Amino acid sequence: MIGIDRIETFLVDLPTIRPHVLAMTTLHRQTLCLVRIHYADGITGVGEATTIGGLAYGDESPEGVKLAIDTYFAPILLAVDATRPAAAMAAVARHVVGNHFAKCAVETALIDAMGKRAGLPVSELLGGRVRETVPVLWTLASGDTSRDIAEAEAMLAERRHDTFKLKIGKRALADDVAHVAAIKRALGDAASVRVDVNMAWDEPTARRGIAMLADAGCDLVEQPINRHDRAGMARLAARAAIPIMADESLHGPEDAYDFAVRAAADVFAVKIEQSGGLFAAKRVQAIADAAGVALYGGTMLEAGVGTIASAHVFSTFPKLAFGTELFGPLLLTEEILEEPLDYGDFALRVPTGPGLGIALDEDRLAFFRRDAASRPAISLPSKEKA
Ligand SMILES: O=C(O)C[C@H]1C=CC(=O)O1
Ligand SMILES: [Mn+2]
Repeated sequence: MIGIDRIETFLVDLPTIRPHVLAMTTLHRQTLCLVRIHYADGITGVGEATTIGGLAYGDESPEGVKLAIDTYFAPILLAVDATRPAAAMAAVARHVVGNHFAKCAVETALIDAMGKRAGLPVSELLGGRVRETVPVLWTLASGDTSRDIAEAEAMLAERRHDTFKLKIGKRALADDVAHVAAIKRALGDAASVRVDVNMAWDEPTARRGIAMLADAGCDLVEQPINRHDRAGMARLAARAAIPIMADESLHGPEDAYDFAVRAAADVFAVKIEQSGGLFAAKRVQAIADAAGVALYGGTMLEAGVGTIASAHVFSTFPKLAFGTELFGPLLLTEEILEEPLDYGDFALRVPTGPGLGIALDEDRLAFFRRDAASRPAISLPSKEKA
């Protein structure tokens, strides 16, 4: 058995290229909790847990993930055969009830290490990829209609994105619908326009809003109402002329099963962190496929590590009707990978190297980690993006 020498967790704060306005919070930066598992054979696996707006979006924060891993996960992992991700995560699950984001970060690191040791990409350890790239949309969330249109036109011209998700729910319904309609009118058939309400509406508002959005040419409505209101989601999905997607409601296979039984969504946003890991995300996919629910690859706006772990998972989905939103690294001013992820032609390429197929930029991490004792004297140039 190859033992673990050391488990390292640290927080990294990275600015966003512009404010990212969601119904529940406005992001100006992202905080990642990175996990590195250093094995005795010299192999290191890496994983990421990133949340949106600290605790504004879900039940875990990056600081909480770090504490959970340092205090509770690490002693368990040090006592098991951590070259076997499924067995190691089963041991963790016996002692840790929830903490899906922390579990995802740790499982990612275990599988990355396994892939590096076996010489296989993570996608192959999950059964094998069915595509080399995954489609990637962009979220227009500057809070300003004309700025959003200019942003979308630039993305289309660059052939970076041709599908746009608009964050709504903060303003009055009529204003939100006018915003969506103006963007759809400006972009026309060249682009698919969708919305994410992030739970901001009650059911009557959602009923009216979805009908108005369908008339405005919107293709999909994501999580219109509270994540706990499954009966409401089922009623909305039954009436809507356009597909309804569940996001915040889905915290793993059990939720996916219940949603499928209730016909409470037409589409599932699969997120590796919310699901509780890469294998849990695969189980959500299997339930969706069996139930005839369409799939979409979601993000918690992770940086390069979590984004590429998600891409490996989504590359194994035989059906991915609504593409993905794996644009997280493009929303950040700073790159933390030695080689940036390969975006182009409206898609993200899934690496072919062992494990996740990425390498961290140590200088940049040393600079941006929250606990850096003294930051390097040189100021690193910011990468220009978007
Ligand atoms: O989907 C969410 O709710 C969260 C996130 C994903 C993309 C984005 O812009 O925000
Ligand atoms: Mn969402």
